[in-house]
Amino acid sequence: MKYILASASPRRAELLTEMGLDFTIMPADTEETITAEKPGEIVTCLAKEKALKVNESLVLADNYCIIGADTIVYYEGEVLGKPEDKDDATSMLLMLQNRTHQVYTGIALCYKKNGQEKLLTFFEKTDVTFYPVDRFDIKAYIESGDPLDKAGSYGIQSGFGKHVRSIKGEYTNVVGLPIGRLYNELLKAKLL
Ligand SMILES: Cc1cn([C@H]2C[C@H](O)[C@@H](COP(=O)(O)OP(=O)(O)OP(=O)(O)O)O2)c(=O)[nH]c1=O
Repeated sequence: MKYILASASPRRAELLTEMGLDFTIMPADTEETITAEKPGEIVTCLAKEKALKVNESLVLADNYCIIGADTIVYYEGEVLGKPEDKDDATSMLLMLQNRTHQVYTGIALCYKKNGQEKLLTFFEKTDVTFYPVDRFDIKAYIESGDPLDKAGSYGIQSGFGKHVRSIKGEYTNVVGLPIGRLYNELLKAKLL
């Protein structure tokens, strides 16, 4: 089986390597327009779009599995993607500090095995609670530039982890790829 990661995220590539998979990277160029309402549906739809986009351009005939993923932060009905600018990042972090929010990552596996093409989607949710974080700490973190390419404007693995009071669910789900769930779904679908 040939595995293809339909993502430009270096974190996802690292996590997939950690999972022990040999794979090729083919980032998907999609608009990421939200059409669904529920957070789980939003991330699975966006992950599906990414996997299908790469599938369109693929020349492989059989025995391949494309992995698409999408991550959002969700707080009280509001979907937080990547920030537009520093001000946007500031308001997101001020809103998230001292509270509990959810991180959703959707995965889409678009695969072809024994001549049969299939699509499998699922998502994972992780609750993250932050300690109170003051404006100065938030400003300093934003000035580091780290939040700009991350959903919810923070990296739990890269600078904002020190503000985490508790987490319920898979840690790697917050970083962008829930490798425990992914590994077990691949096993179940006999794709390993
Ligand atoms: C909350 C959180 C998000 N993130 C990242 C994971 C994702 O890379 C990013 C959310 O954006 P995504 O649109 O899910 O992914 P991406 O644009 O980085 O990559 P691609 O679309 O090509 O697959 O935020 C962290 O790295 N750490 C965190 O703690």
